[in-house]
Amino acid sequence: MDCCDNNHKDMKNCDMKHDDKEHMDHDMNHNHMHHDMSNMEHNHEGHDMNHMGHMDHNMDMGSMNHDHGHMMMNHGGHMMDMGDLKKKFWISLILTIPIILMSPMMGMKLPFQLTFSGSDFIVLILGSILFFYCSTPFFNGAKGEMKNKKPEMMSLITLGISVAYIYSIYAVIANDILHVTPMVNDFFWELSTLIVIMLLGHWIEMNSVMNAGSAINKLSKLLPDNAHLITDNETKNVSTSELSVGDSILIQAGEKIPADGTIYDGSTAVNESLVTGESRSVNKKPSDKVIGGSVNGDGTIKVKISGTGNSGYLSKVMNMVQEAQSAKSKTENLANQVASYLFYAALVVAIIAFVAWSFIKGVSFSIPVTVTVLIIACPHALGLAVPLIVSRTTSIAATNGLLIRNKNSLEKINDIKYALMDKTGTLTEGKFQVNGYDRLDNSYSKDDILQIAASVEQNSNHPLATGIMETAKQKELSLSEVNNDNQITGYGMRGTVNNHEFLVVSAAYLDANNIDYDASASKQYLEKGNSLSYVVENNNVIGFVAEGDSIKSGSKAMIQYLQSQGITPVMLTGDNEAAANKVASLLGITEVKAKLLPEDKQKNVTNYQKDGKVMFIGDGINDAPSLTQSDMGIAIGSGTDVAVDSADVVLVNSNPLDVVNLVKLAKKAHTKMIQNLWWGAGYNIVALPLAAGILSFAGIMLDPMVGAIIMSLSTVIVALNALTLKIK
Ligand SMILES: Nc1ncnc2c1ncn2[C@@H]1O[C@H](COP(=O)(O)OP(=O)(O)OP(=O)(O)O)[C@@H](O)[C@H]1O
Ligand SMILES: [Cu+]
Ligand SMILES: [Mg+2]
Repeated sequence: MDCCDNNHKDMKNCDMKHDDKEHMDHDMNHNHMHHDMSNMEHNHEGHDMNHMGHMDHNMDMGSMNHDHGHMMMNHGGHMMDMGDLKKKFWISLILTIPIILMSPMMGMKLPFQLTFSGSDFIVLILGSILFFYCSTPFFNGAKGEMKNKKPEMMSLITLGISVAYIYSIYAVIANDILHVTPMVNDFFWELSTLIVIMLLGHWIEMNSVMNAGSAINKLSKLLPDNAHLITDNETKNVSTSELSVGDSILIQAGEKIPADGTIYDGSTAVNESLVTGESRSVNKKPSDKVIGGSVNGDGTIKVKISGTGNSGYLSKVMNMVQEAQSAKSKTENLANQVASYLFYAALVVAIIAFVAWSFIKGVSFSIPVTVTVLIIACPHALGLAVPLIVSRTTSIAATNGLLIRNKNSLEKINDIKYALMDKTGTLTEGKFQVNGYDRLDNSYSKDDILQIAASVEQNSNHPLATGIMETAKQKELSLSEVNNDNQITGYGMRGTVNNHEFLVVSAAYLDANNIDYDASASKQYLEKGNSLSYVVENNNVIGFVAEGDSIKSGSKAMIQYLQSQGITPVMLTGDNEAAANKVASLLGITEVKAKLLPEDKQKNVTNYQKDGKVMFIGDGINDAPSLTQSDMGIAIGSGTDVAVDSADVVLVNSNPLDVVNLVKLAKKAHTKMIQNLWWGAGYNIVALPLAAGILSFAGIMLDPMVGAIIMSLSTVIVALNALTLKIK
């Protein structure tokens, strides 16, 4: 034995003194030791990946409560306590040191040996504490897997370390009780280092998963702790959680806004960048909405609360992100499918390797190989490949005002061929100015026409209506009372004013109802791209109002970007051709369909879908059918009412460049998903055979140390790849 105590390069000289059998054993040991080391490490990672794999099933950010100082992570159907992991890691690390010093079979030469009589028993005791106490996270994980009838990494690792432990017990009995010669190797050295590395890797990986989804957690910290509640005539300091809908609060300059609401006194500029990603500060005046979590500028305002706690914008966004993350996308299901097969593949390869190597080189060689195979076939990288990307994508998107409700739609991004889009409020500001109006019937004055139109439209929130009412106010025309007014979808508004029923409708309506009219007076406005509304009284057109909208600054860039990505933009609008063509020519859109009713738009979506996948961009109100019909429905400028359930993605801000950000993010996420799937699956395709000793003829047995480190890398790379996903 002493010759083998010299540094291991003397190992080869051992055979002079020992018979071949012995030598064989030593060699075995040597290899086995290295081998095992890697197994140890493989195990480690494998575990984490599995847990992660599991976690993507149940990984909801919400379940990570921070009670008594450490993170609870829900995975594999049972709560994994991060604090417990940390504790067990340190304990196993401390216990491993004496094992390394005392264990008679070392992979590497240590400066001195502490083997003395009985040291084996101390190693046995320490090893048993490591096995029975420190490895409980893995046993629980395996239990969870068995309960879900989905044996995965935890089961493999539990199997692996149990085999190593039981064999080590046998070794101690054989060596120290039965005194068989030659010595049988125990695996306490490998077992303990393996457990230490697995606990550490587990801890690292769970952290990286948390970081991947942590962007969304930042939102929950945006609300201030307290607010100034206004009661009858004094304001008192209360905690934000005491606020309820309907309360009035005072917000001083520079303070964080504690809840969603509407300003009823004062005006200011608000910075909403942390909440919706809107980088410019937004001017707010009475009747404008403010969002909880945004930062008030230099004005003092009084706000009537419309949403707090769970009804506020921030919590709606967080719930939406959680739903999006927990839903299974088909790529995720595919990855999980392959991951579950990996368990059986590893088992089969392990059995084959065990049997084969037992014949070729004896059990003390085949055991380590078997343990290595069991550990290295880690589906974790695969199980994590997609969920991490998804959780990262949805959470950074949400903090930039892109609310991804249905992530499946994002996965189609590379197949989108057409971008069908609404005009008003999407490509144009949706803020109309009246550029002209006149009567067509001499029994009315010019201002009568404006006054009647404004009275009919006073309850409509259509941008055209708002434009008319604003001008009427500027002209100080008082509005008459209107009753049984209602929207004629896609055409205009109807209402009764002074016992006369009036319509304010588009030319499309007049054509559809064979109402003829003199278009000469309004032609000049039509040519300039104005939207024309005609005022009609019992089928007689008595006047018109011409309104112009302005194109959004980001529209042109969006159109150019889409075209650069091979996506054809198509404008669908209910407005007249002239207005539509004017905007289209300014933006470089070649395909335009005008005078459409909402159902006509939906028919267009269906038509284009025959030719390729269709993205639809519109306001979430009257474009709902088209948003639902399209392959990727994007609601733009929805503000805080994010519950646009007809859309796959809700853009809170009304900035067309957010569409560009969304497409870029979707493409990047898709690329990273593919990369991660290769890191996960590709890794196993190489690692499994290598661990089984396929290249042993070339002298390449997967050195356990190296193997374990690669295993860690494969997992960490998948996690880092997700973490480096950026929105800009
Ligand atoms: N309240 C209203 N007052 C006046 N005209 C209206 C009103 N509502 C609709 N219209 C007329 O009907 C047309 C279609 O209305 P709507 O905005 O619903 O369609 P759209 O497809 O969303 O149009 P856009 O592409 O401009 O958004 C408008 O262009 C306008 O001429
Ligand atoms: Cu794994
Ligand atoms: Mg519209």
